[in-house]
Amino acid sequence: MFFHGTSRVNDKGHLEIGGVDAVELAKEYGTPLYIYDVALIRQRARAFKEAFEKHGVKAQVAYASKAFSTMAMIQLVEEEGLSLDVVSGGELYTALKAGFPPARIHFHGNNKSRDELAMALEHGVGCIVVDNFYELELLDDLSKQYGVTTFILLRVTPGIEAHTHDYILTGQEDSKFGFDLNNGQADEALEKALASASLHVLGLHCHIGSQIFETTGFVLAAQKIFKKIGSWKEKYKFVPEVVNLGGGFGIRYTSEDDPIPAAMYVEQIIQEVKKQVIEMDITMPEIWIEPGRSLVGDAGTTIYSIGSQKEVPNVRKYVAVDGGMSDNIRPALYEAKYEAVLANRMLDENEEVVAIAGKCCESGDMLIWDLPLPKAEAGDYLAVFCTGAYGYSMANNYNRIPRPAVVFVENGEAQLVVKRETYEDLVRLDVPLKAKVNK
Ligand SMILES: Cc1ncc(COP(=O)(O)O)c(C=O)c1O
Ligand SMILES: N[C@@H](CCCC[NH3+])C(=O)O
Repeated sequence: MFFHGTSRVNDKGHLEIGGVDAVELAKEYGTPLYIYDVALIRQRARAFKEAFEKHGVKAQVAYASKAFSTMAMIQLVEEEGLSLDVVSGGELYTALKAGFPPARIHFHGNNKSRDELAMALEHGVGCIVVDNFYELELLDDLSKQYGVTTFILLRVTPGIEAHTHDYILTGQEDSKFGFDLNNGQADEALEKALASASLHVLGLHCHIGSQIFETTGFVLAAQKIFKKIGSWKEKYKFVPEVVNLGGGFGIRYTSEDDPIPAAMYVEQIIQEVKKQVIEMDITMPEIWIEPGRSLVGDAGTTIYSIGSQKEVPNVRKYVAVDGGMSDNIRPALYEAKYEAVLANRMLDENEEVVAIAGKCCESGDMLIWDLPLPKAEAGDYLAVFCTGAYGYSMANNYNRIPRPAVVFVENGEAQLVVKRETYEDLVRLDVPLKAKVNK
């Protein structure tokens, strides 16, 4: 077991995060409860920014808000001076509501609607990452209608197979995202975009996947993109001002994971880009990246209350918690692995290996299959580490389970940043049948 960020064991033998007793938080706000270590988010953000500054490279680090989008998080991103990647009208709305400067927002997505694009143009979103020909035409049309010049990146798929789960791969040719870099699509997209008086092509974007532990994929992607840029210099007299190499930097969910520090990813990317820039004899573009998971993943911890237990003799013991796939769908979706502890009995010795079950009506609703734990009792608190990315953001109301609250902790203080959903919230949008008229 290892601790992330400011997490530690306090005098009471409880888990403490950000100087606040996690057990006290669970009592005050109820469970399940997501707790975010704000100091760790700041540290992760600064590590990326400082890595670029160290190399004197102009860069933008955009937080991929799909990992965890709430107004408080967006405000924190603004405080840390990052840019923001949004992928839907809803994420854009959240960012605008939080007062994030539109000029530092990058708008992604493989099927943005006309309304979503119009919303972006109306609010002066800084950059639209164009994914496909349909969107290119739509955006050209809308930009004319609004009488604006829209700054765009073209998203390309470089044909890279990153080593990660199949469902979170995105850079391979057979993908729903982006213009294929190798079969002429990207060239055609650039030609069309350059021909538009309303679009200004800043450059290219690619994102090869998520939870990646090596730098090879990023280096290969940079090589492929710059080769293409080299050919475009001659063919279209086009040199990009920006190259965005996406996100996907892996984090440590369990002791078996061995991620690379942010600085090392950045260093390898910069080294390759500098090499390519010399080879292609072009000016150095701005380098943009858009990490999500690596900024918030290990800063999040979920606290659950333990309830029922079931022994299957000679097989395993199931220990059930008051959440599950409704607040963390990743184990069910990707067979994702997590580590956990009893937050209220951190000093007790582990005595058995148990399986942590969720409370949803699905056999697949298992959070952890083999977890060493002290003998747990109903009312104990289980803390699952590293749930900060794609936990709350993929939470759902399956079985009509209300979504948990979210608390930020820093320097001994806690702040509720998302309230727990209530049963009333669950039926708020329901429209009951009209009363039957007696015949
Ligand atoms: C286009 C794009 N950018 C950034 C990200 C963020 O990825 P991660 O959270 O793995 O850093 C994603 C998600 O995989 C993405 O699809
Ligand atoms: N949601 C995924 C990653 C996909 C990110 C979006 N491209 C996860 O939990 O790992």
